[in-house]
Amino acid sequence: MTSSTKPVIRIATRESALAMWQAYYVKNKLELAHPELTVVLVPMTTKGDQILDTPLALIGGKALFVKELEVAILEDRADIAVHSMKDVPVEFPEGLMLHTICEREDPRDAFVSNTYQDFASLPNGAVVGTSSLRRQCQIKALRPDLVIKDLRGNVNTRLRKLDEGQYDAIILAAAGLIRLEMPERIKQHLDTDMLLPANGQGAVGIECRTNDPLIQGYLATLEHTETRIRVLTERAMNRALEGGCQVPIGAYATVDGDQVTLKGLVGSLDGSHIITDQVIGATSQGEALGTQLAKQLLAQGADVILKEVYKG
Ligand SMILES: NCc1[nH]cc(CCC(=O)O)c1CC(=O)O
Repeated sequence: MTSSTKPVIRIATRESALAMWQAYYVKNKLELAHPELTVVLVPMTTKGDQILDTPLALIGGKALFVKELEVAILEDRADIAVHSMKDVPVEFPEGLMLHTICEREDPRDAFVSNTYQDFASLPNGAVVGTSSLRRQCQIKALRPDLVIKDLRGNVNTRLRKLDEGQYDAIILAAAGLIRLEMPERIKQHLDTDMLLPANGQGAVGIECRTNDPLIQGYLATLEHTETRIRVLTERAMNRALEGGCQVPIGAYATVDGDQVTLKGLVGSLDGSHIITDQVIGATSQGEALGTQLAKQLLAQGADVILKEVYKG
């Protein structure tokens, strides 16, 4: 927060269309709730945006998309950062915290193709684009005949690569396509029981300085309690699995009254071994449930699968 007469909040954001959309979403909500506020965007390019030709797992993973934003906040060039919760690492640097979790958009994955109406119509040997190990292992388990081909870049880049004919279909988060006003690109929403989403998928989170009560007071209006319970429950499972950057792990929680149901999945990259399980408990115990489900998955062989993945 700068010391002018009119309070200003600066949002550090990546320059991708989706990141900018999410930053504007937070700006608009803040300005609507607090008319005295001015909210400005501080766009920046991260390492993750620059290195597009190497699989994420080899260059340090998701942290590359948030580090520059965090440094900007710590150096007081910005006050908050808006993230896709899916991309937020489990640990935060000293002095920063995840303060706010906003209402979740559609958490499902989407089937996108210019040729095929749905996943089931894909012919033998069709080429499916994704760089997500989570999507890869589940697709291979459903259809071992399909060929998974790496697909990096932001949402628009991925769509362009599909349109150029490099893939028969690609899988993207529905939330990104909906936010970027391209819902018509979604040929089929993949049910969460068919393709378990990533922890936090579809939710936006806001990071700020730990010792910044003024900013935190403004942010409170964007908080969505049910989304927080769901996302923190999912993240607790990933944390307990030590699911670092790029992992074949799905985690998806739903809330019904004061009960939360968490489904978890760990799979080998070729889809030959998929371990799934679920836990149900009180919403007040979400993070403990996440830890418990991780233990159950590890006991059923997830430990062997993950060791293999990290080795490779
Ligand atoms: N990994 C990149 C990323 N981070 C967040 C989204 C989509 C929006 C969201 O999940 O909130 C995407 C694109 C995708 O997975 O298709």
